Amino acid sequence: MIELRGLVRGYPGVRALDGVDLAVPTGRHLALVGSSGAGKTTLLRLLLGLEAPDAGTVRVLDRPVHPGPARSLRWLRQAVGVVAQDAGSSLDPRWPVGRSVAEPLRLLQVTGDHPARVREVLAAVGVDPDAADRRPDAFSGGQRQRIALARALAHRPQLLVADELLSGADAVLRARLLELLTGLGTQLLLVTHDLAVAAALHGDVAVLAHGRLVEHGPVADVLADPAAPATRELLAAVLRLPS
Ligand SMILES: Nc1ncnc2c1ncn2[C@@H]1O[C@H](COP(=O)(O)OP(=O)(O)OP(=O)(O)O)[C@@H](O)[C@H]1O
Repeated sequence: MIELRGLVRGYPGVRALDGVDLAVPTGRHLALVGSSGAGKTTLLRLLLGLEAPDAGTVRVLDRPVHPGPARSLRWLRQAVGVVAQDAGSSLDPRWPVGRSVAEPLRLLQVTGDHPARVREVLAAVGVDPDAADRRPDAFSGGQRQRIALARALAHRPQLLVADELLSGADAVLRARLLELLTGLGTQLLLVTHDLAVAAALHGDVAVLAHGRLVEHGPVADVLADPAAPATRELLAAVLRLPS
């Protein structure tokens, strides 16, 4: 599904990514974990063709990804749904939420009954479809997150990429969202600093530290026997938290 080779991306004074190789097979969930500043969001930006690497290559579904005009990346937008960091506030406050959820269908020129699909996908994420004509401020923060999730899923992407979707949620909401996400039948790539989220995905985990991939493998194996100091630190952070 995804193949990253030798990815390097620097900003003034920092190497956000420092030679990352990562292959993600089709159908296998991936949690991309690392502490703040490890390079997770930078990796997503390269993966989505929002920025070019200084060196290395990005391939998705066996096609090279290069930043470019929207038209040249339409295939990638079709394949990958994205929930950005701080998803709830990314909804246009002036628009009824149903219009926001329908927007990717319009932009990607998806055929079919858009209003029906909006209702269907809102219901799938646990939001009342009859509320589609309300604006975002009529919803709670958790509901807005779900609406942003519905927007990312509306066009039925093969892969859903979400950056810290669960980090603002309390434990109960996080558990519900995780159940929802894993029940979608869509491959997931979740960025998180929480190894407990990674464990709940039952897929692979990739650990970034200082722009390098320091660990990658099935989450059960990594948690049972973490090799990298960065993984052990993240694991200790989970264990310190009250359950
Ligand atoms: N546009 C930018 N300009 C300058 N520096 C940047 C830029 N984007 C990221 N960086 C730097 O690159 C490094 C990696 O940042 P990145 O946002 O990828 O980390 P992250 O793992 O997603 O962190 P967080 O969990 O805090 O979101 C950090 O040192 C950050 O300050």
